[in-house]
Amino acid sequence: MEEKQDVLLEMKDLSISFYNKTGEIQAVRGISYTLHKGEVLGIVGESGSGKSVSSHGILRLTPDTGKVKQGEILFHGKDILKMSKKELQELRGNKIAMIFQDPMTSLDPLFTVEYQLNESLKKHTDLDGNGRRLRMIHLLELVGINQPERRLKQYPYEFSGGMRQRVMIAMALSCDPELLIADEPTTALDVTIQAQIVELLKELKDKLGMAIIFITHDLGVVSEICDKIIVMYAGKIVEEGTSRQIFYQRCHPYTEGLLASVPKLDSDVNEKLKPIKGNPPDMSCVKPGCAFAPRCSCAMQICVKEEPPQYELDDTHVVSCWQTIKKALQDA
Ligand SMILES: Nc1ncnc2c1ncn2[C@@H]1O[C@H](COP(=O)(O)OP(=O)(O)OP(=O)(O)O)[C@@H](O)[C@H]1O
Repeated sequence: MEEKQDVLLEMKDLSISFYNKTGEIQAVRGISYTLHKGEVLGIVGESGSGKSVSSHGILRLTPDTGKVKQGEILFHGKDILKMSKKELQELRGNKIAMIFQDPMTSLDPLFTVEYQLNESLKKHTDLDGNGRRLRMIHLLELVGINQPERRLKQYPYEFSGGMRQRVMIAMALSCDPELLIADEPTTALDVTIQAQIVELLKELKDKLGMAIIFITHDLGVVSEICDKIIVMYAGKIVEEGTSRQIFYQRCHPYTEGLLASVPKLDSDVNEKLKPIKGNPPDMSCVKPGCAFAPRCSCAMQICVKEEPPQYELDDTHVVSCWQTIKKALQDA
């Protein structure tokens, strides 16, 4: 049974749009999910599916051209979208931290790692100078950076891409967050380093017990670390399930397509990857029906006419696809 007190974050029917001269871009269209304490949630989908916009919404980082049209984002039951500036400040960096694809967007090239970590600790903790120094050393050790005392004196450019991402993670952990949002944290890195960063996040999750939202376009990357996975397409959740369900019992043709388009760890090097044919829809003129229908090899007449509902295959597995619903009803 799900304990209410174990729920950390609840996204309820969130919709976010952008507005420009030509009209409305419906980036996020009514998404809902629940994240429990210490849980790792993967959000996957092609570029433009709304992964970042929905997740940045958690920290109210929607750009000025965007607007939250509807929905709630409850953190410990309190709606982030209604929080005061002060409450929001307390939340950002103290309870929820975020890391990005390119660590240089968050690290200042002009200052040493020590300076930047120290500033972050001054802001988020009551530690004195000595306490902060010990904490900085501990944080670098925690993220697997050797010789932390020497490394603290260095500038970001003196670190490799993977090491910079580790520094970013250390910075994000400086305030002991309950939730870490990792937006494509491994995309800019080569495959071996990617695996090391995922492994590090997994270790940190086990050691520190924080929840993680891991955003990626690569389903292969999240297989190891996620408890559950949300697959997004055209601003909606098209399939949600445990990691096992998404990898071994996936139902949505889009999830199938995503998996076929990424290399698997155990696949033959000669095995051909199959990219999904066609392009994601233009979100400034959303058509009726299932947004994936024009690219779907299983599309039926109803798919282009009516939007499929969220169908619960079981407690943890939900899919939004007419073909799957038809099959499930036939099997019932
Ligand atoms: N500042 C913005 N102004 C206008 N449209 C935007 C803006 N930011 C995002 N969008 C649009 O919102 C939609 C969702 O974008 P989002 O960045 O969330 O996708 P994503 O799945 O995270 O893709 P990526 O992996 O490329 O970041 C896209 O259609 C995108 O063009």
